[in-house]
Parts: sequence; C-alpha cells; structure tokens
Amino acid sequence: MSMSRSKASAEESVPVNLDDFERIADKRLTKAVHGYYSSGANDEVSLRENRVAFERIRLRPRFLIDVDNIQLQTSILGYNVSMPLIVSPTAMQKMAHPDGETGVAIACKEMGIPMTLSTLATTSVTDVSANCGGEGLRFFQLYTFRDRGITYDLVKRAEAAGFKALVLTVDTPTLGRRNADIRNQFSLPTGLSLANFEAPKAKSTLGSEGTNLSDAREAVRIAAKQGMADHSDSRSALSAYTTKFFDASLTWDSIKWLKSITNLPIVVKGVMTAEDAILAKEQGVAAVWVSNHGARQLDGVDATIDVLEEVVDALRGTSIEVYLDGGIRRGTDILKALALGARAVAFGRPALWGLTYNGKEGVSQVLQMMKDELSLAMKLSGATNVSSVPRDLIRMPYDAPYKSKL
Ligand SMILES: Cc1cc2nc3c(=O)[nH]c(=O)nc-3n(C[C@H](O)[C@H](O)[C@H](O)COP(=O)(O)O)c2cc1C
Ligand SMILES: CC(C)CC(=O)C(=O)O
Repeated sequence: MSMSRSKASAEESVPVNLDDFERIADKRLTKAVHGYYSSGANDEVSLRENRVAFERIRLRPRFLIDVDNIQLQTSILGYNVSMPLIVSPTAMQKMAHPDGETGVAIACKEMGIPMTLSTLATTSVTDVSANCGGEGLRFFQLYTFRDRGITYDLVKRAEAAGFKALVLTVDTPTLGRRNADIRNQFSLPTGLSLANFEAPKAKSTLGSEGTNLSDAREAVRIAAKQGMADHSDSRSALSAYTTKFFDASLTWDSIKWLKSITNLPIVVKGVMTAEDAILAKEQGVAAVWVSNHGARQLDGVDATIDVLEEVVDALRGTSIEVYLDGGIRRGTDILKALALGARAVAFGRPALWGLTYNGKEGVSQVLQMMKDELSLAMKLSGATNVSSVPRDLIRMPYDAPYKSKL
C-alpha cells in the first residue's frame, strides 16, 4: 500500500474518536472533495438528525452479569464476521488517498468484516479483488443504468471477481441536491476515473444478444473517464451524470430481472418504511439495509435509527437480515441499533476519514476503534452477545414511561 501521507502531523493530536478523524480529514482534503464527502442534501436537516437521534436514545444498563467474555462475532448472509459492522459503499475513494478502495478492502479483510464496493468506485471490482489476493468478504453496490446491458455487465464482473452479494441502492433514481457540489462545481479530479466502466481488457461478458449496446456503453465509459466533467445539469456534474445514465424507471418488479441474471443474494439498500420492507420481502431479497444514504438524497426524512424498529417489525418471523447505516459514530450507537433488531450496522464517511488520515492503516484504526468501543459499551451495559442484545437495554423517546413489570 502506498504511504504517501503522514499520520497526525505535529499540530494534529492523535485521534481518540471518530470526530477527531473527521476534523483531521476536513483539514487535509481539498474544498471540493471535502464538500462532496461531508455534505447532506439541501438544509441537512436529516444529516443532523441521523446523529441527534442516536443521542436521544438512552441506555438501561444491567450489572453483575459476567462480561469477561463477550461475543462480538456473528454472521452476515451466512458468513462469519468478527463484529456486526459493514463498510458502506462510498463512491470515488481514491480522492481521499491513493490506497482508495483497495485500502478499505484490505482493512476490512484484516478485520474480518464485509466491505461494500460502490459501482462508482475509482478501483474496479477486478482490481480490488486481485489486490486482496482474492480473500476477504466483499459486496458489490449496484446502481442500475438505463441500458440494462451495462447493469448486466457490472453484475457479471462483480460475480467473476468473487463478490458475495449485490447491494441494490433504491434511494437514488436521481441525485439529491447538495449545495457544496454546486458551489464547488464538483467533478472527479484529473487522473482518476470510474474504474468499473473502463473498457474490459478481455472480450466483453455482455450477454444481451440482439441489442446494440455499444453506443450507450461508450457514452457511460467516456463520462466515467472524463470524471463526470459535464456541468450541463445546473445541480452539479454528478447530477448531470446520474440524470443521463441512471435508470429512474426502476421498480420493485425489476428485482425479478436482477434475480434472473444472478444467483447472488440481493440486499436492498435505502429502505425507510415498513411498506417498502414488505415489498422487498415479496421480491425474495436476502437483506434489507435501512439507510437514508447518509442524508444525501431526500432531506427531511427521519433519522435511520428512528425507522429501524418499524422495518424490523415488518420483517419479523422471516429470515431477512436487517442492517442500518446513517450516523453510526460510537460503539454505543452500534449497541442501540442491535437492541432495536439490526443484525449489523454500517458506516460510510468514517472509512473515508480513516483513509484520508493514513490510507489503509487509517481505515484499520477506525475499524479497531469501533470494535473497542462496541466491546466497552457491551461490558458496561451487561450485554454479552451481539446476536441477542435485548430491546429493553435501551429507551426510545417514543417508549411509554417505565412501568414496573416486576
Ligand atoms: C461521499 C459518499 C459517497 C457515497 N456513495 C455511495 C454510493 O456510491 N452508493 C451508495 O449506495 N451509497 C453511497 N453513499 C451512501 C453510503 O453508502 C451510506 O449510506 C452513508 O454514508 C451512511 O451514512 P454515514 O456516512 O453517516 O455513515 C455515499 C455516501 C457518501 C458520504
Ligand atoms: C454519484 C453518486 C450517485 C454517488 C453517491 O451515491 C453519492 O454521492 O451519495
């Protein structure tokens, strides 16, 4: 791994929590990249809410429970993991550090947790896998393109590269409005490209015989190579890119098509209601990922942690796993989500801060910090196993005042 940047410089003290990593990353990134990574949509009401909602939840610790040996390991989609944490997909990680997606993937592999690679990564599915020696658990986040042949090709490449699940993002038919990207005229810095769209080195795996896909593929490829430099959509170059190429006509029914082309388990990312959780269930998905996209899409939605329980309730009695991201910054946040029924949680920005701080090593530090914090939170609250954190370990703001059941 490249080590082109130092750890904390003299004026930066060593980070002791994720906020410290954020502060250091804020100073090091260019204005445009920092704006892109940190922004939420519009007035960032939901961005603030993602954090504040965690702070409103109170813990109800139990004591004189043997917490000498607590159980952090669990399984995700049948794979053993060292703790219930996934790294969320975030686009264009090489803007943070040359280690980019490979750095995140290796840090996750070493920690024994899944990494989710974005469709809009600056390292290809093939290269990420090769750089990890084919080891580690990786999921592929899928954006669907107007031309289904492009989506098909992405899925086949992810399969061939050994990715173990498709994470279909459903909250982005088009891009949310992010003020910083508009002000900064954001586009991908020169020298980087959206690597999953580079021309395949070998013969194309494209399988939709009979359709002429070359023009559409070429357009996507050129845009990816040019770093989405098209600012014709007044909202931003990213917005122009998604409007032009993303399939805004996708419906729940489209999951049938996805299932017809792959045997990989499908995880639906971006669910915020019981209604959509039930529609996902009807499509036979393996997992539902509660997310508001780090509050970057529709502003004014609830914090994810506040809708988790309705989704969990809607899927009760099924084998569908529920994950959550949005504002996870502390071990106690993880514990709160587990108490509400999440099988695992995920985070996006903290991995980018770790990457900015010190490449792959910085991501490892961030992951280790979360593991240590989760372990501490469990010991201090009497929770012994991540798979069976009781609901009454927490008090939600909407819970009725305590009445003795004793
Ligand atoms: C810079 C950035 C880029 C993102 N890119 C993607 C993406 O390519 N695909 C996707 O499904 N979600 C993407 N997301 C959303 C994340 O997967 C995740 O839902 C969000 O970051 C969780 O919130 P957190 O950052 O507070 O942990 C992105 C988020 C950020 C901050
Ligand atoms: C270009 C975007 C679609 C990537 C993304 O998901 C995001 O920036 O939140």
